[in-house]
Amino acid sequence: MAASVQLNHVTLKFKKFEALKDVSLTLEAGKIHGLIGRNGAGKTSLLSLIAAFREPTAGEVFVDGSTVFENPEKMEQVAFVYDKDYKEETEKAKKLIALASHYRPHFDMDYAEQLTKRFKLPVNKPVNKLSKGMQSAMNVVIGLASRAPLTIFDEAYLGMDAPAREIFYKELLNDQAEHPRTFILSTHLVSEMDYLFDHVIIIDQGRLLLNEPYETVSSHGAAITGSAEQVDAFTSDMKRLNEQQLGGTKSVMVYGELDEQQRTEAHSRKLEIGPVSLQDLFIHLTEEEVQ
Ligand SMILES: Nc1ncnc2c1ncn2[C@@H]1O[C@H](COP(=O)(O)OP(=O)(O)OP(=O)(O)O)[C@@H](O)[C@H]1O
Repeated sequence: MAASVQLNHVTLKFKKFEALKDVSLTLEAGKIHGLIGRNGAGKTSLLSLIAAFREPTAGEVFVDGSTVFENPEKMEQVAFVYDKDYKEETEKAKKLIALASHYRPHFDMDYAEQLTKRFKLPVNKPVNKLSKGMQSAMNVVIGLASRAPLTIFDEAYLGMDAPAREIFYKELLNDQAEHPRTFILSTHLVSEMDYLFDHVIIIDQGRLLLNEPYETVSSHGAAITGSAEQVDAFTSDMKRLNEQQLGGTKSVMVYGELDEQQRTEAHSRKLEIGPVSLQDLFIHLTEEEVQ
């Protein structure tokens, strides 16, 4: 079971400050959406509206066509995993996982147990005595095992080491293949997580900047690789996003789509054309103008 999401002209204000500005967006059911944006861009604000933790100041948020805010039936279809403060939480991890299962109609306890083993989660320890990465792993266990039609992970990896994050990503993909649902993953680990995304959403200063399938993101630019001299000559008039050089070989990321003529020229210069990385594109699209 997977849920669609629709936002119509959504604005969120904190007093006079507009954290989200007229955001309209549709998320297709059954896809993994990557949500990226600079610090303070409005990612958590957006996710808290979709998860019905807040009400928009203006506009509407629908999950599978119904308003989520103060709609308990819809809310149990949405799992929102975020960086919770567990300082006061003296219950054992096992207890918290069991509690979550009561509120989640699709919760799979066998799967939760498998996951706790995969993460080597000490389930008999009080949650406030778990390390930060362990607390995050527990949140991920609850989020994945809930099998909620809409599952939101807001920087769920905080504190998790690289092997634990790898388990998280693999489990997410495996479980998505067997039990498709709609995921939203907000992250700052763009280059580490981009392979998970079917769809990419970039927000910047409360506004929607990009919203498209992952495959088309790469068409916004190109990676040009070849001899340093040829690469420099070919890209001299282009908007360069990033460059790397190893010996005489250079790779430059450029912004903008290459036309047929440019492709022919690249070929004659013996240059390879590859896709631009989401990370480079993101940095370019959200960089501030130098005054
Ligand atoms: N409760 C609040 N009261 C006032 N301002 C808030 C509140 N929550 C968020 N904001 C402001 O809204 C803006 C967006 O914050 P938000 O937490 O959504 O950003 P984010 O993209 O999740 O950032 P980060 O990547 O740093 O976690 C920020 O300027 C933040 O200071």
